[in-house]
Amino acid sequence: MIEVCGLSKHYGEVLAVDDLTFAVRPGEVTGFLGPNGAGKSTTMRMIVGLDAASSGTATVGGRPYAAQPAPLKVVGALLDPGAVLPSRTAFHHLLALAAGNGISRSRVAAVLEEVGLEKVSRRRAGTFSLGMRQRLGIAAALLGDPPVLVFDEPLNGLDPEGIVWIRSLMRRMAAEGRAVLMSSHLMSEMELTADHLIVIGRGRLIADTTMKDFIEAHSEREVFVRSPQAEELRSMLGAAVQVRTESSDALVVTGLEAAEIGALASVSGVELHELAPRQVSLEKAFMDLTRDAVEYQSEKETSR
Ligand SMILES: Nc1ncnc2c1ncn2[C@@H]1O[C@H](COP(=O)(O)OP(=O)(O)OP(=O)(O)O)[C@@H](O)[C@H]1O
Repeated sequence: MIEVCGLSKHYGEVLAVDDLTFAVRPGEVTGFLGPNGAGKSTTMRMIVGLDAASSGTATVGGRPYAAQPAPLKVVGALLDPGAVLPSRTAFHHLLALAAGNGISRSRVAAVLEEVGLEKVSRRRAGTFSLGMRQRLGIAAALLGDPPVLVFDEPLNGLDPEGIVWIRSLMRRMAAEGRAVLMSSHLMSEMELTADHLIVIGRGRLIADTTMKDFIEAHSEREVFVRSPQAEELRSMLGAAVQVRTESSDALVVTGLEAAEIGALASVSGVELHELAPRQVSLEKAFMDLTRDAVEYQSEKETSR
């Protein structure tokens, strides 16, 4: 379990993390979301002792990272996949980490296999692609078989097969009872991977909730309707209901349940070809919630 309590970080004038309090529980993947510059990496760096907090605490298993006798056995982290000596082979990079933490040589071979790098383990890390470096970083995080995992943007540079692999790895790690904290800007993947969400903006906590509740609470439900009499249906729905025309025979309705639209169509003799409640995406819910916390935005942003 990770416990963050009143955590803040100043970089000179910049308040990168502002009084954050949250917990990352075992048995779940917790998605860590926020616009660019929100403070996600800084928070993760403080959890694993790479940055000192200006105030507040971050503990793993009840202790700060610096007080862990064998840190890799308590928390595994992928924060900066570039942090590898380019002249070292993948095998020797992991072996050096293992030696400092009382981890066996056979475990090095096992994690190389787990991340699919066993065939290139004798190649120098400097020759690795971004995706391969990412896999090597994940191998390092898994090395001590820790109960807590922290992954900052693990999907960066991965191909579609790699992205699916990360999803199943994260799910498996959580199913084994580990606490997994993962940041990503890929909302569609986050939606498939995370059980719980911590959302921050400008260093402050915006939401700490389950994925399901987050989506339900931060977006209106829509119903997709296809009808050869779409215009007729539209005029019947009235002004209190929001209706968007998607095409000549399709409407998207907000403010009524599918059953209510079906009943209305039925009594009016309007023919329906499709009537489907739409699951609103995490992406839309996230963008609606964090609109005011976005620091870096294109002037030509299209509103959707
Ligand atoms: N070493 C540093 N020195 C000065 N400012 C920093 C430093 N590291 C981060 N910051 C600032 O702290 C804020 C939070 O940055 P951070 O990298 O934690 O955000 P993030 O949520 O991880 O962003 P992204 O999604 O773009 O990776 C930003 O304003 C950033 O410029």
